Amino acid sequence: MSRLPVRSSSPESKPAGPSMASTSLKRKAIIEEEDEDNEAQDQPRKLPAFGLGDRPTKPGPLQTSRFAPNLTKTNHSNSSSTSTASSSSSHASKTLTKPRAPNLGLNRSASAGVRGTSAPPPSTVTVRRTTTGAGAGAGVAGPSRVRVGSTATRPTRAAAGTSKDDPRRLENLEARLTSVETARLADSNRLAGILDAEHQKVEELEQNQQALVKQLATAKDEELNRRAELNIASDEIANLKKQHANEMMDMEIKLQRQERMLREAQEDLRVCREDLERERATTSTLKATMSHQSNSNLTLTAENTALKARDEARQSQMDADAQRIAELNRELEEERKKNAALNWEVMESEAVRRKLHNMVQELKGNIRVFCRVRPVLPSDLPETSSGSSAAALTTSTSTEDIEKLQEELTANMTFPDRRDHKEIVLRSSSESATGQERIETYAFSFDRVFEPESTQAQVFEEISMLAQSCIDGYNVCIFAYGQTGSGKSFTMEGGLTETTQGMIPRAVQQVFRGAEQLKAKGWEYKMEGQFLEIYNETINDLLGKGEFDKKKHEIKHDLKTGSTRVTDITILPLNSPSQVRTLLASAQSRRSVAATLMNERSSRSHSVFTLRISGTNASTGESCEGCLNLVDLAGSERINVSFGAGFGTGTGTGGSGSDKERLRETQSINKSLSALGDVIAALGEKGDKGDKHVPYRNSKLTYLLQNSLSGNSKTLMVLNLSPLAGHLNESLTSLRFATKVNNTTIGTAKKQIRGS
Ligand SMILES: Nc1ncnc2c1ncn2[C@@H]1O[C@H](COP(=O)(O)OP(=O)(O)OP(=O)(O)O)[C@@H](O)[C@H]1O
Repeated sequence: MSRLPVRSSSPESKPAGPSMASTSLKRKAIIEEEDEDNEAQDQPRKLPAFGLGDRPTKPGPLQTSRFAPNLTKTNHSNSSSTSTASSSSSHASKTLTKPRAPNLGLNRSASAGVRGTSAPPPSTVTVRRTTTGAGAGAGVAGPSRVRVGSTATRPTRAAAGTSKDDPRRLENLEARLTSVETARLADSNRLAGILDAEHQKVEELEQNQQALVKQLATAKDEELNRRAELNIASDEIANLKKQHANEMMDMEIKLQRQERMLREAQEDLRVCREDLERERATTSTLKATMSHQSNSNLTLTAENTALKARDEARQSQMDADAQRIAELNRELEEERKKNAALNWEVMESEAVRRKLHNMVQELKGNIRVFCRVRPVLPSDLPETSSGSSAAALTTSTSTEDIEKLQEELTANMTFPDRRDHKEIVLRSSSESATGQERIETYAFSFDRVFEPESTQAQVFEEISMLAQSCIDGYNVCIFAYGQTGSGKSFTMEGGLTETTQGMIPRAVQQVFRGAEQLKAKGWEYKMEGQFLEIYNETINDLLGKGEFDKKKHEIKHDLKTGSTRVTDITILPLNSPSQVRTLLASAQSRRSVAATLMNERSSRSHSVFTLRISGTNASTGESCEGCLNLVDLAGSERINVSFGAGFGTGTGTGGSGSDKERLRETQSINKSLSALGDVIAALGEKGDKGDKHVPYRNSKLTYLLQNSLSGNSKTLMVLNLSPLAGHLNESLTSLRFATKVNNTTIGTAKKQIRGS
């Protein structure tokens, strides 16, 4: 910001010293006087009245008055005149710079009749002389003249009053007049001197005035210049003030900002101090830790050195390993190629395996029979005489006694074929008419005979091949045949534990396992299940929710695909083997509910579990459909009709007689089981001759299993036998029935496969 110096030319800012102030005041006074004098000069000049009327305007040289010395002298002689003269002298000396023409009142107009000074006008003097010469009468005659002055009127009255004093008075008057005249002359002289001095002064003053006018003009110019400079300076000052105000505002804002920053900085500082305190605390902790660490570091350094040595050794080992890995990778690649070739071979061999498997099955026969004898159960033991239960008997009786008792109860059954387990021999003793003991031996041979000690797993081992056939696209039918309580349900469904579970859950697991294994060969399988019962020739859905024996289900066969469907039956998709257990449990509970209405329903009806399998192979374009039927037949003891051509005549324990419902049950069971025998017999005959009619439609059971019993299928009958001697006859009947079935050939099974 530029700061210009303030001009000292300003009248306000100019330092006013006493000499300068007095000088300016004098100049001002002079200028005012000059102005007045100028005005006076412009006006008609007032000349001093000399009281002489016709006296010229400019007085001539005046005579020195006898009173003139008194004008310059101090007041020594006459106090009154001296004081007057000294006062006027001192006044004159003081006011010489401002001379003023004495107003004598003697101008032309004044001389006409007005007295301007103490000198009496000449006309008046003349009048007085006239009045004096003319006497009192003349004075009375001119009253106007008498009124001119008081001095004139008084003699008039005196004349009128005292005429003796008139000459003296006249003399006095003349003396007075003379003195007045003298005084007047002295005044005139004095005034003339003063006038001259004044004229000189006026001239000096005029010169001074001109000089002062010039100075004034110069001063005015200067003043104007200074005013202009002042204006510029004031503009600059205004601009500077404005700029200053802006700067001040900026500074204010900056100051506020800096204050804010300062506050923030102070806050930061406080936080930093706190941080610092914390850091100090941390540092001290760290220092302690560091000292500890340095100790550890020394230890670690030593360890590190050792580790480095070990690391180098390992590095060299790793290099060797890397070379080895590279070699192995090469080998692996070669193995992969070999593996791919082997996979191809496996696929080829899988096809061969299927072919061979089927051939084996064919060699074994498309209808095969297994015989399984259940063990003697505690429930088989007779009740004690006191009526206690068999369980009570077992707890109260010794093991030896129990074994002895069991032996007595058990029928004479032997299993001579210890290698292939294909034979069962029953012996019965009877008394002849002569009273001799007659022992009859009945030997039977089947595909496999399972002794009472056989486990579920051993039984399934033989069946699992059929489950595999089902995956390969064959229809498989496994049914359990035997009298009530012989162990059909145990064989098919089994218990709840892993070891006791029956053929149905095991077959499903097998199917899932096989399907999983075949995934690697490009096969994808879909599985679904249904579970129904045939009771009194009526189909009931064991997975449904409707009331038993109410809904009408019909059996439909598709001759093209060889598949069988039951209308309105529940079909559940099966995604895991565990689902089958749930499915069986729900069916069992449903049957139990029905059993409350009618006793022992399960033993009086056929239950059929069907597992449908459909598979596709995306790589080969093949697809196949298989069906696994697991049938738990009703108790066979009610068969009282002949089975086929010469099959055993059952003892017909089922003739429960009076009960109509029981009779109806018995008849329907007999009918269906007889129909099954007839179908199998017909199939056997058809195999020989090829044109035998197969009576599938004679029962719901045979009609349902038509596609699983025909030449395109693989059938397995599990003959369940009771071990009890009391059931020997029933067992023999069953064995004869099973033998007939076993001897039947129903043609060659066909794989239901569709190429793309
Ligand atoms: N192999 C076996 N091992 C142990 N217990 C068995 C065996 N077979 C059957 N049982 C038992 O024998 C009893 C009768 O078996 P199951 O109910 O299976 O006979 P069933 O022929 O199905 O009779 P039903 O025709 O009345 O249904 C059951 O308690 C069962 O647990």
